Amino acid sequence: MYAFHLSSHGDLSSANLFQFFDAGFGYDKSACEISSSSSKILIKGGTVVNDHREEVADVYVEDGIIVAVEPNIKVADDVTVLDATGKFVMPVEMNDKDYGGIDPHTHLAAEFMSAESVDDFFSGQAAALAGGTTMHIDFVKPVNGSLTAGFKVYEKKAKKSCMDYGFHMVITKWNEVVSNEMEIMVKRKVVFCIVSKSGINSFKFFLAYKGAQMVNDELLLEGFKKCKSLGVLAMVHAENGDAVYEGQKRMIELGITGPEGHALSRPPLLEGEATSRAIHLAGFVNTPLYVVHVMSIDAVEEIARARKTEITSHFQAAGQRVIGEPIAAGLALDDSRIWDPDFITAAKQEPTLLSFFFVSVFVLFLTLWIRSDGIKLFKHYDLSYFRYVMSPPIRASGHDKALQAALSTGILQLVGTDHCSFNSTQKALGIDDFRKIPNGVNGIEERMHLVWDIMVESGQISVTDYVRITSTECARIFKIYPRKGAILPGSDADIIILNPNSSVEITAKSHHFRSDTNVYEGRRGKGKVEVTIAGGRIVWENDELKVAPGSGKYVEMQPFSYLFNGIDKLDAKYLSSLKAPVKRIKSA
Ligand SMILES: NC(=O)NCCC(=O)O
Ligand SMILES: [Zn+2]
Ligand SMILES: [Zn+2]
Repeated sequence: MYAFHLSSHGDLSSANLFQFFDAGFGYDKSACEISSSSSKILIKGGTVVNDHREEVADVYVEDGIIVAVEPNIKVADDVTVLDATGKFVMPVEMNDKDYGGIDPHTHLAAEFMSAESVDDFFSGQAAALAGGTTMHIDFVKPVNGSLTAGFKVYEKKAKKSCMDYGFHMVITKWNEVVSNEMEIMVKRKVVFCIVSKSGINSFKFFLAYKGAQMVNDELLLEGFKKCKSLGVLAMVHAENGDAVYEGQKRMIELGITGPEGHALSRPPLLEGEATSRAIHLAGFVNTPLYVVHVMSIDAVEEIARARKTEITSHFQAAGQRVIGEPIAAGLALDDSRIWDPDFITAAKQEPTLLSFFFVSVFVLFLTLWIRSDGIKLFKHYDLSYFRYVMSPPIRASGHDKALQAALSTGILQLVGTDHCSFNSTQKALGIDDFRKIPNGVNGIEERMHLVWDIMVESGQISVTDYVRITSTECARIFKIYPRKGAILPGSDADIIILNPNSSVEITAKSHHFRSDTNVYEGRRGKGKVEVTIAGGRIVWENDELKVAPGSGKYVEMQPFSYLFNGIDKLDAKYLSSLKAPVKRIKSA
């Protein structure tokens, strides 16, 4: 069971804490305590890595602040010393702010497809910290289309946070009010000495989920124009929702109602089409674009083409600003573990002798209508397949390798998780119809380990690249990255110590989030996050979590990241290119 040591700094009552933990994990996993550990920490002898270099050095932290990074730091006896010899200390950007692993894509406590994802801002974040992620950016869903109402709901949900977090905002409808609300979400306002801290610099548009979040091209164009004017990043979930809807009907008509119908109804070409369309429309508006959860070769090809384009339209002189985000599941999984080759029976288990006996007796004794209906009882779905249902779907073997290659060559830039976990009973909502299975997989706890094992351990990328794709690039894109290279005392300390010689096995039994299943069940990999320090406190050590609800901070994100540099010049170039034809018309 969990042990509790109340921290001297916390103003939380023990009753509150128990309430959180009760609601939180629900089952006995690793120990979890509220830390009263020393606020002075020396990390000794590790290889300190940031995205441009690595060096052997000690790191000294005091009261949440990094004080020094240099070899052979001497300290007094009251300092907690962590020996990191032979291990990596990451990431260490010693500037005025410091972020460890950052997950740019999560859905905690998200209401989605008639269910609410099981991990809230405490359990999901605790799991993240156990896996070496120290900040995440979640998606705020509007309430009846209202962004401000949605923001308020998420502010409340996030009160129990135990690590730093930021928000993206979803746009589901368009009118004057939404357009004005986007401004409110971006700009910091001071009214009668009260500062409203919206701090959002990215807005997401779903091109799928017809009848729910899906937007059409007209809305997308309006949204892109508004994003550009505010200097904020437009994000897309890229699948053609109309075609997916058609694909789903096709499957149902064929009698394919199990989870295999999900992947079959939304093939890679629908992801490729929507990715291409979003890229072209963003190019037309001349605004940067971020494609979330890139899952297929088809989408990668579109992103690669756009990024390397030399003048494909009047705007693009040096490639379009398109960011591609693969997720841990896309890099690590393929459908061979998921679908039986005989897909029509993939999700069914053979009936056991006992169930066969009972059902036969049942059928024998009842009328014809019961018999025909009773045939359903043979359909014992193996719910373990349902856990993999997400959108876009986990693809056939080959797509995973292509995503890895695209990440290692810079076509894709940063890794998220899309952590949106549901438990088996929630997944079972779609027992008779795959369209009702809540979409989403886990990953917030596994991302840092999976990326290490798949990308670094395999030799596809360097350790510095690892820091870039799991942390630094995300910080740059969302403008929370301080200029690299300057090692300044006074920074916050979010640090992980990763032992490359240790290994991990992923299981639902040992993970720290709430879902009863794990899509990486049984997977082993090299590299283990042995220590996580968040805000200068050791929150994960010796396989124990020491986390406090309410200790996480909201991170405001400012508009006009580096992706907007030079956009105005391209606009000016475009406008001047229009003058020639206008002159011709006038003189004719
Ligand atoms: N991806 C998924 O299946 N669920 C979360 C919502 C989304 O990102 O589409
Ligand atoms: Zn999505
Ligand atoms: Zn998502």
